[in-house]
Amino acid sequence: MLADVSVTAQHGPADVPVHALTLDSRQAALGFVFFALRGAATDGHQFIAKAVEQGAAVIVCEDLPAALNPATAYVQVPDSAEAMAHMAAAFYGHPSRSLQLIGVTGTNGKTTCATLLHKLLRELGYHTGLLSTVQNQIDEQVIPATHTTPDSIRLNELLARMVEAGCTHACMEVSSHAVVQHRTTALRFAGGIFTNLTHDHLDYHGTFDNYLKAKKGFFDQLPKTAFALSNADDKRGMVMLQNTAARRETYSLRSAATFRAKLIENAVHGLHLEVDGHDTQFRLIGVFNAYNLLAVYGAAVLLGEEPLEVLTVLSGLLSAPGRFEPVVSEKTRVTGIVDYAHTPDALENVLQTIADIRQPSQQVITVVGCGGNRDGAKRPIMAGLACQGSDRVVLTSDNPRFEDPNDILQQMQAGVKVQDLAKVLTIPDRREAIKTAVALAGPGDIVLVAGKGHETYQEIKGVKTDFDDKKVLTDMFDLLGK
Ligand SMILES: CC(=O)N[C@H]1[C@@H](OP(=O)(O)OP(=O)(O)OC[C@H]2O[C@@H](n3ccc(=O)[nH]c3=O)[C@H](O)[C@@H]2O)O[C@H](CO)[C@@H](O)[C@@H]1O[C@H](C)C(=O)N[C@@H](C)C(=O)N[C@H](CCC(=O)O)C(=O)O
Ligand SMILES: Nc1ncnc2c1ncn2[C@@H]1O[C@H](COP(=O)(O)OP(=O)(O)OP(=O)(O)O)[C@@H](O)[C@H]1O
Ligand SMILES: N[C@H](CCC[C@H](N)C(=O)O)C(=O)O
Ligand SMILES: [Mg+2]
Repeated sequence: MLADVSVTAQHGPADVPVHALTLDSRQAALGFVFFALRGAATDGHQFIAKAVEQGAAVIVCEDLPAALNPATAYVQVPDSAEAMAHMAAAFYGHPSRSLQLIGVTGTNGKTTCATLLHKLLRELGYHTGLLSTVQNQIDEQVIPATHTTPDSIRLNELLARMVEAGCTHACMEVSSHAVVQHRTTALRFAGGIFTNLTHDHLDYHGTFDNYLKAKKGFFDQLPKTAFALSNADDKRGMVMLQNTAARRETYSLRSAATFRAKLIENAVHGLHLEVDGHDTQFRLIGVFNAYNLLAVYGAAVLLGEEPLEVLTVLSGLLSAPGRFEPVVSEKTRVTGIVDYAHTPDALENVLQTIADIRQPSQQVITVVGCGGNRDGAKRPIMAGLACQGSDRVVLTSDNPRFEDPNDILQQMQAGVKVQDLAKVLTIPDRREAIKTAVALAGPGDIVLVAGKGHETYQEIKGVKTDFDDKKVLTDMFDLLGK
């Protein structure tokens, strides 16, 4: 298991049998390997004695404890997270090497691309796995997801289950947190897709440059057998390809690229594109989805699939749950749109899409909030963008977590221009906010509920209570007779 791991020192018994791995001392038991990781909130090294007491057979750590237990093996390494990634891959038999594993990175569009590629490969007849923000899947079997990219132990375990189930392919999202925390180190990817890079997670990465480096780190680690497929129309698209050993490929709606598409129409019933010369009608809406579709098409072709067959299947696919999902009222035909836009760029794109497809008579009413204990810098920007693209705006809460919702809302309000003040309401209770937006909507109007998408909870002070934007919208249509 220690192959590929750079080891500083080893103490205690060698070749101890182990039957499970954990990064949490609370899970440690007889025969476990416990990895002591330095986290954002605490340091796993503090819990080594606890893990030993509970029977852990091996401790992997960066600093050895002062007193060593003679029956326990200690492996000292320069980076516990990196060692954990290599050991987890080895423990589960390197499942990524038995799969065509495709990773999607970028600020927005990861879930959409990974989910579309999963659906496409399924329809082409392959047993395929999916690891995404919304859910993990082995073919059609759903396994709930807690992270966009799980930690390396869980990740390799899930990939091993996919191999066991006969999967030949797997599609996964690679978050910037995952790259920095070595969650995907030691996986063998067959391909990587880059969607775009805009403002997000600056609370975690500190600077935009560090955020870029994290995303690029994924491409830098791709092997030369893989393809690196990048968005040539994104400002950072070419930088992503600079230091990769993988085959460099691009997609574009605007310039020369390996895969090209021309936007013919972006309408309420879907996108009409010319892809590599083939006229195709898709069910997804919005220019940003033209990029997602083109990226998925390119990846499938690079995997060896037949272009026309790929386009035929893609043309019939619907988007991922909570991504530009319509909820239409029966009586007055108010169109609710539930979308996971929780970054400035995503919100701007979604509002632009609505602007592209709306009739002049339709008002746009946007309900939006920003997450607590997450990047605060995006709060005023998102409120400003909501005002710019909507006739009315209701600012509200989106998972305040451990922050005071009123503080978050005040920071959002700071982004509202004086001339827009009259169109903005602030209602901290999200249900009340959606109710008010629906009440404001006249026949045929559009109510965009942004930020939570597929989420089915509202997280307040560590407690998650049921909350589903789609369900609340439907309930409000019923309640208000819309
Ligand atoms: C900021 C962040 O990424 N946090 C992740 C990180 O936790 P952490 O660094 O805070 O851990 P910590 O609490 O400081 O603890 C350090 C270590 O001590 C251990 N510990 C702690 C207590 C104890 O009693 N015993 C013990 O052993 C912990 O298990 C941990 O290994 O490592 C944990 C284990 O892998 C993750 O579950 C955790 O994700 C938290 C829940 C989280 O919210 N992460 C988000 C920000 C995240 O990862 N998001 C990305 C991107 C989202 C997107 O798509 O935009 C994602 O991939 O999901
Ligand atoms: N290619 C794209 N470019 C810009 N915005 C997009 C793109 N694709 C989707 N979006 C917008 O971003 C939102 C999130 O999309 P998606 O869930 O696919 O992204 P993600 O990268 O997986 O996000 P997360 O980091 O939260 O996992 C969508 O609801 C939509 O508003
Ligand atoms: N994966 C992202 C999703 C944010 C979604 C939004 N609803 C929020 O809670 O901020 C995160 O954890 O930062
Ligand atoms: Mg995602």
